[in-house]
Parts: sequence; structure tokens; C-alpha cells
Amino acid sequence: MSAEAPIPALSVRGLRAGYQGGGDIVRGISLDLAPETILAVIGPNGSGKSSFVKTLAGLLRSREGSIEVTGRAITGLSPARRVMSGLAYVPQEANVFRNLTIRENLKLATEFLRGRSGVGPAQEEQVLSLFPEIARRPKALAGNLSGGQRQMLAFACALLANPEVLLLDEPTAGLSPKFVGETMEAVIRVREAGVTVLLVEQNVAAALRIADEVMVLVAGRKSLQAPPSDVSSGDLADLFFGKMQ
Ligand SMILES: Nc1ncnc2c1ncn2[C@@H]1O[C@H](COP(=O)(O)OP(=O)(O)OP(=O)(O)O)[C@@H](O)[C@H]1O
Repeated sequence: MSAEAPIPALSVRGLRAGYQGGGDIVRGISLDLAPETILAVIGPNGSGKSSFVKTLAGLLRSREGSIEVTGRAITGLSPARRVMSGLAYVPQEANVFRNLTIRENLKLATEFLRGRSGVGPAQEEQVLSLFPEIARRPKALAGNLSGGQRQMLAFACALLANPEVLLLDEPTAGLSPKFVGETMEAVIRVREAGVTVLLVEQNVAAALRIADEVMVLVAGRKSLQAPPSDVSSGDLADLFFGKMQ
């Protein structure tokens, strides 16, 4: 890296992780993610995408390797301390309290984040400006929102932390095509607001449309990292098919 290159928003070196009593599922992943970009992480079912993102979020303990956010080591930190260090995470499921209103969900997230710099009314206003349909209905129960709107509420809660990096685990899972498009538009707005996004996605076409870089995971290893324009559907078919053989 030259002296002028910006510090990566997220830097991962030799990351290995697995579940208790089992072998490694994340098998030596390294990557540098430039600031204010979207990295789409794709790969066959069971290739370790969710495990990778959980390791970054601190929910799965890393066995080896290092993680830095804007040049600061976070490898040994708890999930909560990682959020405070600028790494926010939206899990695939159970990412909002369905029996609480939009306003209550946002309030809880803010309470949790007390002490993190940049958290407060100005940040909330900026975040809500990204998601007008959430901002318009503060008293709506999260459980009564559409799947797409619920994802936006989950994004909003995570962004209240004023993070440098937002980790999204399959935000379009189970959504109809209309809501897939809306969710992807929301991810673009998040990047435009200055946040770097690591997006795990099963919907390869939708992810490639918005990503600046794509990383293909096969059996817990990085098989490819490139701009989407450099990745052919033949390459992807080979990588996905290779896993199934
Ligand atoms: N809690 C767990 N305990 C033990 N093994 C697990 C656990 N969660 C996932 N695994 C295993 O880890 C491997 C990778 O799973 P993971 O969910 O990370 O893959 P994925 O690429 O996200 O899959 P998908 O695209 O189907 O969501 C699989 O073999 C899975 O069975």
C-alpha cells in the first residue's frame, strides 16, 4: 500500500473461526475494504458467509487473525465494544423488537449506545432522513411493518451508532422482489452517507448491481475479490458449481 492510500475502513488478516468442538468454518480470510464502499460477500449455501460476518461482529470467537476498523485493532473486543469502536452489525433475523414501536426501537438503540461519540439527536435526524418511510410512522409497531420496512428500521437502529462500517447479514432474505429493490436502494443511501458496508447476500444479481467490490467465499475461503464488472457469470457459476461437486 502506498503512503497516500487511505486507511481501509475494515482490514482483516488471516481470520479463522469455527463453532465449539468443530473445525474451522472461516478459514484464513484477509481483506481490505476502502472507505465508503459496498463489499458484497456471496457464495454457495453453507460456505461460511454468516459465520464470517458473525466473527467480525464478535459473536463467534476468532481462533486466529486480526480485525481493524479504520486502523484500530478490535480483534479482542466484545460485540458491544466493537459497536462502540465503529463496527455496527445487523443480524439476519430478530433484528428489531416487533412488539415495540419504531420510536421505541430507536430509543432503545440510542440508550445502548450512550457514550459513543457522535451519538445523539443530530445523528438520529441524519439517520431518519435516509429512511423517510420509517421517519413518518414513529408510532407504528415494528411487527406491523413490511419486511422491507423492518430491515430499514434495523439499519436505522445500527446507524444511530454513527459507525464507520456496517455489517449486513442477508437483509433481503425472505423479501419479495419489490422490497429487495427498496432494501438495496437503502444500502446505497447508507454508503452515500459515508458509511462502508459489508453486505452478505444470497441474491447475487441484486448484490452485484450495487456493490463496488464482490468477494466470493467458497468453503470458508476467499475465492475471488474484484469489482463486479470484472466478474463474469461464468466465473461465478464455476465457483458456485465447484463447491457443489
Ligand atoms: N451455530 C452453529 N453451530 C455449529 N455449526 C454451525 C453453526 N452455524 C453454522 N454452522 C455451520 O457452519 C457452516 C457455514 O454456515 P454459514 O451459515 O456461515 O454459511 P452461509 O454461507 O451463511 O450459508 P447460507 O447461505 O445458507 O446462509 C455450515 O456447515 C453450518 O452448518
